[in-house]
Amino acid sequence: MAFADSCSRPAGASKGSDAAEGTRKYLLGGNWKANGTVASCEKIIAEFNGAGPIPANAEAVVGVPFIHIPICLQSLRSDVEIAAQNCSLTGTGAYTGETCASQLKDMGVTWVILGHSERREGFGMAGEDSELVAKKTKMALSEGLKVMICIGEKKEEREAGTTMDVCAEQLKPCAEILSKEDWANVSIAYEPVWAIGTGLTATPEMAQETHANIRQWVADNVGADVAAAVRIQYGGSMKGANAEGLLAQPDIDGGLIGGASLTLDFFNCINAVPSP
Ligand SMILES: O=C[C@H](O)COP(=O)(O)O
Repeated sequence: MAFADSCSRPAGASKGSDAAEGTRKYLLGGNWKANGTVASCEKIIAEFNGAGPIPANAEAVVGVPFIHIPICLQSLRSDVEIAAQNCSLTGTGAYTGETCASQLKDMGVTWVILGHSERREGFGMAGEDSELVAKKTKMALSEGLKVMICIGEKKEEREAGTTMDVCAEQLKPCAEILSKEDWANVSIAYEPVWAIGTGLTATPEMAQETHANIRQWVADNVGADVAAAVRIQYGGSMKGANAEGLLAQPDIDGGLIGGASLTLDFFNCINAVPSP
């Protein structure tokens, strides 16, 4: 039996972060990207605050722009954690324009999203490579932040059959520099680039296959214990209407949700986690 088969849980089973119990708690992350005004933040915060409870077998976190972190920390319900969408590789000091992990931690931020495909691409500037993402991950973890590491293939890479090669290349520098203790505070967000913001979602079966392969890769290259415990979120046009099918898959431990997290539909995704 492949490792991923042996540590996957039956659809609908409870997940938690306690690998010894064979459970992983669902992690539903939102990513607001560079969207929002103070007024729109206040509106969505009020909507989230009025939404129902978060299921006991799920955790929720929203990645908000740096400038909106204070209002979210002040006003957003306390059971939704706050993530930054990036942090610098530097500590504090003469690094104009950077925001470092220790400053985020000091402010009350608990998570950071690193290696998002948009940052890897660079939007017209030099993009971030996997070595930089790994170094930033190590820095963030050392400052006490938890990290969602984003990986995923482009359309042409999937068509060429190299999806897992790409994911492995992106994870390799992390496997080289993170300790097993570090991995306890890491979640892998598998986001096929062709599905981000396009309305094209990987089918549950397609996503499950890649998630299982990623878990197997972690087992082979980091350790079976880490592979059993690490959460692997799916990202790419996830929304309330398709979340249930994705989250029912044995190796899909949550989502990283872009557009839908800017609306109350984020809570439809949260509420789509299978019952314990
Ligand atoms: O980080 C989130 C992903 O980029 C997914 O974005 P999306 O849900 O708008 O496709």
